[in-house]
Parts: sequence; C-alpha cells; structure tokens
Amino acid sequence: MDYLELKITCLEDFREILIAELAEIGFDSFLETEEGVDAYAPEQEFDREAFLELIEKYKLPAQISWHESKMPKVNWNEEWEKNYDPIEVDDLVFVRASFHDPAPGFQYEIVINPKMSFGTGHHATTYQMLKHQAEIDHKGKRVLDVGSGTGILAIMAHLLEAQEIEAFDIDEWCVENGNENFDLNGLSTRMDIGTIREVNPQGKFDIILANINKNILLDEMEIYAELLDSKGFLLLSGFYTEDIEDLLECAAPLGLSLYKKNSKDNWAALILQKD
Ligand SMILES: C[S@@+](CC[C@H](N)C(=O)[O-])C[C@H]1O[C@@H](n2cnc3c(N)ncnc32)[C@H](O)[C@@H]1O
Repeated sequence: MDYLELKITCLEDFREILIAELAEIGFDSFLETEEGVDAYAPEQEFDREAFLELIEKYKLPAQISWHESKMPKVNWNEEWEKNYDPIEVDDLVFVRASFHDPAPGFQYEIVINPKMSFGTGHHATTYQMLKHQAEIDHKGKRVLDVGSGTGILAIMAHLLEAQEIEAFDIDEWCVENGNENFDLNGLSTRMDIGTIREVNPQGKFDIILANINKNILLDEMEIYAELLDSKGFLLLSGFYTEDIEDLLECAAPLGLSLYKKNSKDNWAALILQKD
C-alpha cells in the first residue's frame, strides 16, 4: 500500500492542533521534526478536499507550507526512538519506551513502544484520560477500551487492577502494536480489530474508555450507554472544550450524567455516570 507523506513546516504552537486535525482526515502517523510535522496517510484514505479545507480554515499557507510525496509504508521504530521522550502524567504515571530507563517514584509505569499508533500520553486527550482513570476505582471491574491505539488506557486499567479488559481499534497496525505493548506490560488481553458495531462486545461493563473524536463519540454514545452497567462510568476525550455541551446533550437522554469534566490545551475530557 502506498502512503502519502506530507512534510509540513509550521510554528511549534500549532503542531498539536494540526496533528489532531490531520488525524481526523485520514492521517494515521506523525513525526514531529525540527521544522514542523511529517504526516502520513494511506493514499486511498487521503481526503484531499478535507485537507484543502483545513488549510483554508487556518488561513494557510500563511502559517505552514507542505511538500507531498509518495512512499511505501515502513517501520517507524527507529524514527520513534529518536523522537519519543518519556512523559510524566503529574507524579502519577510515567510513560516510557522499552529503550528508556525506568524512573523510580511514580505510582504507575507504562511501557509503550508506539511505532505508528496514537497514544503515548503526550497528547492532552490521552493525558487527561489517564488522570481520570486514576480517579475511578477499577479494582475487579470489567473495562472496555474503544479505539485503543497503543493500548495505553487498557494498560492503565490493568495497572489499576481491572479484572477483565476488552480493547479494540479499527487500525490493523494499532492492533499489532497494541498487542506488543500489552505483552510488555503483562496484559494477557488481545486487542481486537473493528468498530464497536463490528466487534459487538457482549454483557455489561463497569467502565468504558473512548478517546476518539466528537463525531464518532456522538454516533456511538447510545451503544456505550447500553453496554454500561448501572452506576458505571464512561470516560471520554478527543473533542474540544467548546464541544462539551453537544456531548452532554447527547448523553443526558441516555441516562448518562456529568460526573467530572476537565480541559487541557483546549482538549476536553469527561467522566459520565450511568443512572
Ligand atoms: C485519539 S486515538 C486514542 C488512542 C488511545 N486510546 C489514547 O487514548 O491515547 C483514537 C484511536 O481510535 C481509533 N479509531 C478511530 N475510529 C474508530 C472507531 N470507529 N472504532 C474504533 N477505533 C477507532 C484510531 O485508529 C485511533 O487509534
């Protein structure tokens, strides 16, 4: 499969937003560089019109320029090793790759070799999901991780002593990478592939984790509500602070009420509780 590579030059402050926006339109891997971001999309999934709209939305190319080329998909491990620094989520969680030294003093340590998947804790959404998870009692609980990426949230659930964890993602590389990360962190669960409708999880869950994007969360909210046990928690992220109201409006008639909300760098995260 051919990949489209965009080498984007842009201001440092703009990179995180840009990566999130590109992820919405078919890009599935990113490398931050000295100049900006290298972004990669499977050629057939690249939505050129949406990309041009994005450029227009941010009044680009005033802020960025880009160079487009085609390339085969490769293993990004070496590049990641150059670019990935460990991350601390407050004093609580230390996320590192297996080639980094462990850091003593943290309650939880997660080993993520990210390759091409999203989810190291660097992004504000993952960061807030990890923090919210630590505030919810996972011990002995049944947890569903929707859009698992690197598997980081499922691994956190394991560290928080969840009893049973199901995780899935639509991206086959995430599944491959996620299962490697599960092995690295002693989690025997296998990541499944597909959407929630395709995977069709059975039974009730105490906790559902979903850090995806606004449209998918709105579309799947009813399914999350059906799968949640009474008093169960739904942890959401992947949308902007200004979208919180839309999410809450969709959740309320399904018996999901606000338990906690948080924002970081204009990225929002919610904890909802089922009646
Ligand atoms: C923002 S990343 C989150 C990864 C990780 N859970 C985290 O919190 O860092 C979203 C993930 O959801 C996956 N995804 C997108 N749409 C999905 C869908 N409809 N069902 C399941 N996974 C989906 C993407 O492939 C991506 O890995």
